[in-house]
Amino acid sequence: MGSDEFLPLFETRRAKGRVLYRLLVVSVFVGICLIWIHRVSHIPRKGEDGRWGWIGLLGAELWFGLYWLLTQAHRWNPVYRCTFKDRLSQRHEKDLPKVDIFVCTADPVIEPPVMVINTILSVMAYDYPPEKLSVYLSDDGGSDLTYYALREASHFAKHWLPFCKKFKVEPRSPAAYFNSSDDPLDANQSKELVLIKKLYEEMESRIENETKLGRIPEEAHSKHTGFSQWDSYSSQRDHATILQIIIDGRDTNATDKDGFVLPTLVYLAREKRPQHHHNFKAGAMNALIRVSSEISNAPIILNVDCDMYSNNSYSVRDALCFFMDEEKGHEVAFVQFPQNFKNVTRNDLYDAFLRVSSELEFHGLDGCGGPLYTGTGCFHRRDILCGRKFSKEYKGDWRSVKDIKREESVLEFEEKLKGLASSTYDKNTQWGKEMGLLYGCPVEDVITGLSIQCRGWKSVYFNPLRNAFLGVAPNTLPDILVQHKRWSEGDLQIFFSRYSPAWYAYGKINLVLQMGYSAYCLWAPNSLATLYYSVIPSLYLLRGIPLFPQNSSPWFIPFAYVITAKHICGLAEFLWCGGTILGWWNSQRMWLYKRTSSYLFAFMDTILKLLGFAESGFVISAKIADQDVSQRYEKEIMEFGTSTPMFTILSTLALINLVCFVEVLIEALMGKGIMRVYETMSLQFVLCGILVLINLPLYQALFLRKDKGKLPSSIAAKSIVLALFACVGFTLLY
Ligand SMILES: O=c1ccn([C@@H]2O[C@H](COP(=O)(O)OP(=O)(O)O[C@H]3O[C@H](CO)[C@@H](O)[C@H](O)[C@H]3O)[C@@H](O)[C@H]2O)c(=O)[nH]1
Ligand SMILES: [Mn+2]
Repeated sequence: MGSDEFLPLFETRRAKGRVLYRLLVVSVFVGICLIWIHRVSHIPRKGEDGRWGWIGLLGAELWFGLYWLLTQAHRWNPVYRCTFKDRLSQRHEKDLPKVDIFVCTADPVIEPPVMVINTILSVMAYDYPPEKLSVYLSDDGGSDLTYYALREASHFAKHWLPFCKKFKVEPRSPAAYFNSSDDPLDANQSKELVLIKKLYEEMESRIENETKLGRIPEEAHSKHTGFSQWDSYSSQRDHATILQIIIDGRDTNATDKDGFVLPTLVYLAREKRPQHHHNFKAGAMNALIRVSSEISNAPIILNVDCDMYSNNSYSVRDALCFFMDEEKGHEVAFVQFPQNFKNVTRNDLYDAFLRVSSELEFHGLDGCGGPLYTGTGCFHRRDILCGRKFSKEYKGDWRSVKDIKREESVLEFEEKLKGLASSTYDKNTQWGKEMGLLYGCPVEDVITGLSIQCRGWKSVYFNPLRNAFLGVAPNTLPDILVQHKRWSEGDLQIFFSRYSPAWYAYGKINLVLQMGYSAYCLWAPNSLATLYYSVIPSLYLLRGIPLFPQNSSPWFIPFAYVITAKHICGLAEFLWCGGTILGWWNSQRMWLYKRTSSYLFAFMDTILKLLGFAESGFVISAKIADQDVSQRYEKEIMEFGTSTPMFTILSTLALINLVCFVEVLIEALMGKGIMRVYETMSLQFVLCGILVLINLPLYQALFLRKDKGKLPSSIAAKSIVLALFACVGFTLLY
């Protein structure tokens, strides 16, 4: 203690040198206004060619312009944070708060137990007093295989944790550590490494064998307790609560091989019954909040998905620097770390990294009230997550949290707690409404974070140099499109929900943050304007009707300027965030594909849901892939493979543009002359040409590829018919 008592535990810096950027934004906005003016003042008269096409473009451009404003507002003022962990330990090492870590898994096939336990081991091994850590696994798959793996992990932890501490290894997911080619080791460490690696591989092969067999051998039943809980189990969707305190923090015998205490480890599969809605991950998290409140009741909760291991053993301490800061800590409800991915290839074919979001946009949101809660890699205060409203007097009262007394045996205790995870526990209660994670939305995380911020709290975005968490991003096109459908659908539901960032949040959070939330929540409606823009101008091109100003007109300038400036700025941002040029090009393709498929379906489903015709689900993202799929992924070849209506739309659009482009090119070369097309319709022609260029991988997948990742021939047939129908129909009927 002493003189540094009042030094802050974290620091916030505003980004410098934004002048150029701001000038650019203002100039682009002027350009957009000029485009609007031109559109409104030049609408073709009744009976003139192109009237409806023109009016539609006016609508699309109005939307794009306004939406662009939403996306720019928070970019104005990004902030960057840094923490002082040494001050934290000087001042608080003795009274560090307890931390509960919640890991969610939902299906032993999609989310292999070996992956799950690597995540578990990585968080058990945090650089933090183990008696203060408790790790909970929620298994919505209710799988004895996952349970078996967790049991195995608890034994392996006795060797792994001391190894990590002794050699300060990073990362602390064993699989990731053994795969990383880190610095050369000293003799002692390499000797121990060989031993621990062998232990790990033996465990891994036991678990994988069991997984392959699909059942637990008799021998394991006798070795580990708890399997009897599966005796009454009938299916993933129909079983009683299964709860096991695998490592009990109070048990003085529960130590690692060097005699040090281990973190508490708990397995929970909440009760599932087909007649009750289980509310997906939100339901799982709330069951964990309740159960953990009786076991460890830590004031801080970390939530990680099972596909995202801790890559930085200091993250708990980083997060605490925000919560425990004497001056500003009491305002902070949650600390969100970026979602980074370890399986993304160099040019990020599917733009899965969401680079610009995590390196720029979230810093911007942090500058005006705090980032969204994105479901994983996020530290919460328990009482705020459970509904506490903001008050200036609030102080994090972790030091007063008393140990829970427990008289009964572990077995009796577990029995007592099971009721907290029953499938009817939260019916007609405030759970899912005011308490815990909110129900009824496929992006439970974003809506929960928003509701917390609307209660007056702030959040913090912390993006450390060494990534805090590394996860698995979907690695096929259908997977990523389905994931984005879930996200955009959930986000749009938020927009129309009682927590809408547009009206409910008004006056409760910063206006810029309101705009930022709205930009995310309005992903889905973008589909309409994008669809229009990517089809109609091309079809009009086919008919020779211009919809944009001629080159010689002064109105040409704002169009050319806005398009160029916006894209150059986008490219610069992308590169600045660590991407490559090809990566940017790929992200442009994904921009188009997501908008014309995922967002379109999300939009339609949201409307159906609002009208009461549909229920939204939660399709769990794939975490593993066949070998040849993975090989193509490594080579950055687009993976289509399956037949989905999304692909019919994508390839129809691509073919319409191809037909229009080729047709106009032929006409220009043979008939009218290139100069005429150039003079009257250059923008339209360039637009169509870029659409063709960006779709090159799709044409390949339609016509040239032979591998399993190509577009199925049924899709090819359907889309050829549809595209011809559209082109011929438009030329004849217009
Ligand atoms: O009924 C369910 C469904 C899912 N999960 C878990 O939820 C997590 C996220 O599921 P995943 O399929 O990996 O979806 P992602 O799109 O990768 O997840 C992002 O988006 C979700 C909201 O749509 C958030 O919940 C996640 O935290 C966020 O990482 C996983 O750990 C699942 O095990 C459950 O526990 N129960
Ligand atoms: Mn995931």
